[in-house]
Amino acid sequence: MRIEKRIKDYLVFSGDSILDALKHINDNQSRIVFVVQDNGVLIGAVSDGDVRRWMTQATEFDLNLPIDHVMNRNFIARPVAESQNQIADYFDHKRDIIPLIDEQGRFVALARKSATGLQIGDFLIADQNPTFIIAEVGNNHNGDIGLAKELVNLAVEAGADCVKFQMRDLSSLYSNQGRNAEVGYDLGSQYTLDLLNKFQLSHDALCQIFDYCRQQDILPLCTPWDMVSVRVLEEYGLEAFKVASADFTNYEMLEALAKTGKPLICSTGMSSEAEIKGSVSLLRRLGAPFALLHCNSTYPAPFKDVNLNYLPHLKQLAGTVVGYSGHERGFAVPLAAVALGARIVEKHFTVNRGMEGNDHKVSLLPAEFTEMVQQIRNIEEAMGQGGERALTQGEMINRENLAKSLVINCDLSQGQLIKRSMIVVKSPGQGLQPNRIDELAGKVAQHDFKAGDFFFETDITPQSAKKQHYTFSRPYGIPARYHDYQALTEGMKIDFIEFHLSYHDLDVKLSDYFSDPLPIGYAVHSPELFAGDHILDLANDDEDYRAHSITELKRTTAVASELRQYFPSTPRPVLVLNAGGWSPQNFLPVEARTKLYDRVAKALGEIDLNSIRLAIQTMPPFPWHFGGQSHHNLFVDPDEIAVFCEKTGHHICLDVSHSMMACNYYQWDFSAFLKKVLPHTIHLHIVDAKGIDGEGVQIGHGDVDFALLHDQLNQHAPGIQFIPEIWQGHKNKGEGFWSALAFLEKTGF
Ligand SMILES: C=C(OP(=O)(O)O)C(=O)O
Repeated sequence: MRIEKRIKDYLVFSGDSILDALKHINDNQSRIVFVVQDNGVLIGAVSDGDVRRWMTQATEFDLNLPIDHVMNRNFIARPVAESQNQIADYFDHKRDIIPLIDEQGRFVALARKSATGLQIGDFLIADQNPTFIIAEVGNNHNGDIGLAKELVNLAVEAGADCVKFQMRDLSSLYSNQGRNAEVGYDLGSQYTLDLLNKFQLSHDALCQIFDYCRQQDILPLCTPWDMVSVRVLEEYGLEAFKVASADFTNYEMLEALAKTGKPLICSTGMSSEAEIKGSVSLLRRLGAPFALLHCNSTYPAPFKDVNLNYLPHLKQLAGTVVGYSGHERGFAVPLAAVALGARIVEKHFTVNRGMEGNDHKVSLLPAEFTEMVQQIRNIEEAMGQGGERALTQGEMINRENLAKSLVINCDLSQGQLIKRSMIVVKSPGQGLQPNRIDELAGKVAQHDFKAGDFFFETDITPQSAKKQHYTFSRPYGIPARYHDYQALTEGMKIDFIEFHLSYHDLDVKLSDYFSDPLPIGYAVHSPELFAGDHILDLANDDEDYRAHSITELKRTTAVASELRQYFPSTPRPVLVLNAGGWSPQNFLPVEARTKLYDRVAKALGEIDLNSIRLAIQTMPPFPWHFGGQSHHNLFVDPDEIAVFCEKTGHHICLDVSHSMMACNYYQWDFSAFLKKVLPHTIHLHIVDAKGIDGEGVQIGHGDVDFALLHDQLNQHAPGIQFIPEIWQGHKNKGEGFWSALAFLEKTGF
C-alpha cells in the first residue's frame, strides 16, 4: 500500500461541474475523484462508473451541472491516523484507492493498493516500474576477489540495480564429484568443468563480495547451482534467488527455493513450452513469488534464435512480471526486450572480453553497460502511457511554427460573409487548423480583416472568456507584442504591459508603434533567440559566444530604456532575462555550475544596467530550444539562485511554471522553493505547469497549488508585480489572459 499526500488531481469541490470532475478523472487516470466542501470536508466520491450510470439515466444531460448530482455519498474513507494494516482491510478487487481524512473530516491523503509485482529489497519489479537491471558477473571474476570487487564498483558506476554471481559446490553438482578432465565427459562438459575448477571463488569469498556490494549500496544476488549452495546462500540471507535456465526443470531445487519464501527470478533457456508450463504450475502450487526471464542459452546467441516475440506470450503464460536474460552480442536486443515489456534485464559484465572463459565473450564492457542502462531509461520514458494521441508541449509549440493555418486572401469588413473562396491554407500554424475550413466558411466576420490575417477560434465560436476589470493586491500586467498591445489593453485598467521582444523587434522604429506617452507602466522580456541561431548564453564555454550574447543584451537594454519615453511612469523598467546555462545533450555535473554562475555575473558586470531593473528568470529543467528538448543547469535550483543573488545583488523573475516543473523533476518541496527564491524576486510570471515539461496547461489545471502560492507571495513578496504568462494567451483576443486573470482574482491574488 502507498500513502499519497498529493491529492490535487483527486479533488473537486462541491458545485464544480461534472465536466471538471471528468477532466480530473482523465488526468489522474485512476477512475475516481473525491468531492469536498469549501472547508475541505470530504462529502462524496465520483467514479467514472457513477458518471456512466448518470449518463444512461439522466433526464437532463448537461455536463455543466454540479458534480453533486452524480456524486456518491455512500463511500468509504478512513482516518489518516489509522495504521496501514487497518486501512488495507478496506481494499477489495474493485476498491484500490481509499481517501484518508483528518479529525475534522477533511480529505488530506489517499491510500493506494500496491501494484502487483516482485518485491526484491527496495525494488518493486512491476509493469509500471523501471526495469530492474542485473550486471551478471557470474564467474567473470576468474577467481580473483580483487577483480570481483572492481566489477562491483564498475556495475555501480554503470547504473546497474544489482550485481549477480554464481555459486557452485562442484563436488555435489557434478556426477564425478567435480573432478577435472573426466574422460567419460564430452568435450563441452570437460571444458566447463576445467574452467569452474580454475576460477571458482570459495563460498566465503563470495559472501565477502556480497557484503562488499551492500557497502557499495548495490543489491547482490546469486544463482545457486546445487542444493549445498541454496543452503549457503539462504544462511547468508540474500533478498532473492536467481534460478539458472539449467535448473528451471529441476523441481527439487525449485521446491527448496520456494520453501525459503524468497522471490525467484527464473530463466527459461533450454526449456520447451511444456516444461515452462510445468515449472510455472509448480511454482504457483508452491505459492512462490517469481518472475520469468526469456533466454536463449547459447554464447553468443545468434540473433535469429533469440525469438524476442516470445516475450509477450511468456508473460501471458507466466501471469507475472517477465524479463530477459541475454547472451547475444551487444545490447540492442535487451533494449527491444524492454520495449516489449521486459522489466528485468540481465546481461553479462566483464572488464575484458578476451579473458579466458565463455561468458566473457558475450559480456558487455563497463562503457557499454552504462550506455545500455542509459538507453533503457530513455526507452522507458519514450514508451509513455499509450492511450489516445495527445499533443505534447513541444509539439504544441512546433505546431505554431511548422503547421499550416487558415488565412484570408482579401480584405473583408466586419459583418460580411466569409466565403470559402476567401480562405487559403498558409504557414505558419498560428491560426485555425486547415481541417476547420468547413466550419469557418459561411460565418459572418466579427471584425475587419486584412488580406493575410489568420483566422482564429473566435471567428467560429464566441470568445469564452472576455476582458473585465480585475482587482489584485499587487500591480499586474499582461504580456504583449508591439503590434497587439493596443488591442489587448484597450478599455482596461492594468498597471503595466510586459513587452515580449523578438530579435526583429530590436530593429524596429518605436515611433511606428507608439506616439503619445501612455499612462501605464511597462516591463520588457528580452529575446532568447537572436539572428544566426544564437540563443543568449552568458555562461557559454566559448568566449566569443559569450561576447556575442553580451552585445545582444546591450542592444536589448538600450531598447528597453528607449521605450521609457512612451511610458514615463516607469523610470526603470524590469528587464526579464533568460541568462543562459543550458546544455543540449545532458545536464552538466553540479560541480561545473559555480564556474558558469561566475561567468554570468562577470558578463552582467560588463553591461550598464542602470537604466533597467534586471530580473533573471527562474528556469525549468527541460527548456524547449529550436523545437526540441534541452537541459538547463542554471537558475533552476533555489539554493543556487539565492546564493547567486546574495553574492551579486541581482534579482529574479520567478516563473512559477518553470519552477514548478523544476520541483516536480527534482522532487523539491514547492513551498520551500518559494521561501528561498521569493526574497530575491522583483517580478512574477504566474502560470501553471504539469509534470516536468508541461508549460502549456491552462491555469488551475496543472500542479501548482495556487492557494499555497498566494500565501507564500503575501508572506515573502508582497506588492511584487506579476503577469499571467499564459502560453498563446493573446489568441482569440486575449482569451487565455482573461480566463487566467479571472481565476487568479477568484483565488484572492
Ligand atoms: C546461467 C544463469 O542464468 P541464465 O540461464 O539466465 O543465463 C545464471 O543465473 O547463473
